Amino acid sequence: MGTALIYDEEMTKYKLLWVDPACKIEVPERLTVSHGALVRNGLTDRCICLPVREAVDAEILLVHSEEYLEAVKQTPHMTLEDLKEFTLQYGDVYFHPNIYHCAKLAVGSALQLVDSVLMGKVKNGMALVRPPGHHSMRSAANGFCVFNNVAIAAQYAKQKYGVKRILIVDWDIHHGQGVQYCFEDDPSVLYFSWHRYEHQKFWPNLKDSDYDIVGKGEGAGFNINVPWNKVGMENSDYLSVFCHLLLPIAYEFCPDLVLVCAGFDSAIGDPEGEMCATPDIFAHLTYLLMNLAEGKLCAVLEGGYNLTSLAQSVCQTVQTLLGDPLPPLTNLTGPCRSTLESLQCVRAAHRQHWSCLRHAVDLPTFEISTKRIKLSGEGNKDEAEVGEEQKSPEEKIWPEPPKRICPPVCSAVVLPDGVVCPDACERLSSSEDLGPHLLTLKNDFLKDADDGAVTALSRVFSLIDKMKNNEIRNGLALVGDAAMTMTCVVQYVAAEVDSRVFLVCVGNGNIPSHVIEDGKTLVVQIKDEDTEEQGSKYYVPVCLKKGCTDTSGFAQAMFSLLLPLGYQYNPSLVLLVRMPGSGVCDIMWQQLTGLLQSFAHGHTLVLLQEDDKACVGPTASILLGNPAPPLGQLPASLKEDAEAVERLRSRLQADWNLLLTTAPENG
Ligand SMILES: COCC(O)(O)CCCCCNCCCN
Ligand SMILES: [Zn+2]
Repeated sequence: MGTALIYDEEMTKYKLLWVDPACKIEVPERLTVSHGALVRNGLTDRCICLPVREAVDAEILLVHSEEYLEAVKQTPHMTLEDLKEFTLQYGDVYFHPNIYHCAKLAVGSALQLVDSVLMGKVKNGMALVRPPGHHSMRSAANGFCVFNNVAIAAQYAKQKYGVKRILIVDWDIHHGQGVQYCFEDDPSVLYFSWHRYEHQKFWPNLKDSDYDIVGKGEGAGFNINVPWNKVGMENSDYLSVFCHLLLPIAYEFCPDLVLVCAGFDSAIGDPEGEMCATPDIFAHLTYLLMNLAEGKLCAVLEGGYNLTSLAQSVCQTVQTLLGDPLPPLTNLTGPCRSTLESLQCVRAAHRQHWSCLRHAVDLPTFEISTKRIKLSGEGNKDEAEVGEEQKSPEEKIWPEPPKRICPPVCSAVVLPDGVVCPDACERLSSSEDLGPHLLTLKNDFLKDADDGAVTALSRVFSLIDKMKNNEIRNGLALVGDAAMTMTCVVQYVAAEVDSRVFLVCVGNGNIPSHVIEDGKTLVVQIKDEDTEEQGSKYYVPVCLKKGCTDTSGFAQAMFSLLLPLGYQYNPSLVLLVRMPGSGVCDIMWQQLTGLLQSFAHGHTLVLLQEDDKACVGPTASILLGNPAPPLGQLPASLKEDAEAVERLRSRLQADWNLLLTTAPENG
């Protein structure tokens, strides 16, 4: 199934007709440059372009009042003076004779998108619309918005398709108060928004936007506000919030549909946001949400006023929806103090509502005050380092996001004879001769191994070579001895100059110490045997009481440990090993396989033990880009497991500060 793109140039045919400094940034060019960039990058040709339609009254009335709709209906016939007069009753918004028509098209676009996804015609999609929507309220236009496109889409999905749970992620830099008010007492819609706040000094200056506004009545816990109290936030800050707050709660909520208020004024260069996150961050934010709701994701454009970063961010988002490999995020320096304060406050405010946060006692950080950790933007983000003048948003420069090339082959497999090759996978033939390196390895590691094992290993090595040359994206091997193969692979890759292997080992089994010492391999092992070893900076043993069968404990380790570590380590290869008898359930295994493709351009090598051959199909499905099935609503993890993960996090965060969730005491 493909990716839908919904756009019509009719929505460019309204603009500000008088002088209003607050509204002059909302221009038709926002749509034309976004769509133009998609065309130029060949992305529109790869999408399924769906026609727009006008929303009908009944759809608009899902969120708005009749009197408001009637009032807006009068605007096409108004004179310029009447339009100005009409506009005065609302805040930071303007009207135009054609804006009512465009507002109906914007809502209709969002509904077209929801229809095509929920009817299974496409797997996901994006609607490029204006006017945007997330500020408009039941009876008021606000913040360039006339009708609340995404809020109407959510009500529409519930009413027409009986969708039970909807997650709305609002990564626009402004708080979508219109969405919050619409669903604040509705537990079937989880609304997440981060937004520039600066302790209520930033527009729309609402107390309702702060972290302690969590929803009302039945809806308590289903509204998450993350205030940015400083400008200049970077990729690390955004990823920290996803890993330590949004993803754990989103997986616990287990939505049937994900809607994104995709505003790109949270990107670098934007005059409204004044943040420093680069456009490629949206490739990752999109991807991290695509493993929810079996990939049913509808992104609807909100804000974004720097035409360069807006166009780049839109392309990054659509490319990920299309399934292209993700660009590695470099130099993640960890969250700043202000982010940690906000994160700590939001987690505390939601602890009583979400079991994933219950035991996450943000341990006192005295353990790490001994070792000074450089918090990027220590103090506050907008205090320039001595001598470094602050560039205004427009003058900001950033690198063009790297090209994201799809290798000719997506998934290659090495399987013993007699094991069927999954559809769409490419089987590696045994034409590979024994390379010179193998002969030495044969002596070192495989002296007593049979020829079958040596041949299998030679093919596994050629999988690695092909990934290195970007001939294939990922690989899977079913081998006689997963642990031994793992050791040989680490050894083989370590010979490369700038290689970094992220080894994720699921299940018990001994990791040879030489694998861990050189820093060229970061090992995370999730297991049940408590071998009491402390681990080290590059070896993270996660011991779960019930082992890998405990989905909640496993999920918590995935988000609060694996993801942050993987991002900060930025590996060149991900090696995922399923040890025999791990007990991990297939869906959790598939979710893990999916999430790990966030790293290393998706170059993941999966090793399975021969008697796990039933996992070949489910694993290959994920490697081929299919979404993992949902885990179901997650119960609380065992208290002692949650605390074990917290202790690990707390011990490791001095070395890996993407693991931080609290602001250290003034050390
Ligand atoms: C859903 O619309 C997208 C949006 O959130 O970006 C709208 C922002 C309105 C910002 C209003 N204040 C502008 C002050 C000018 N310096
Ligand atoms: Zn915005």
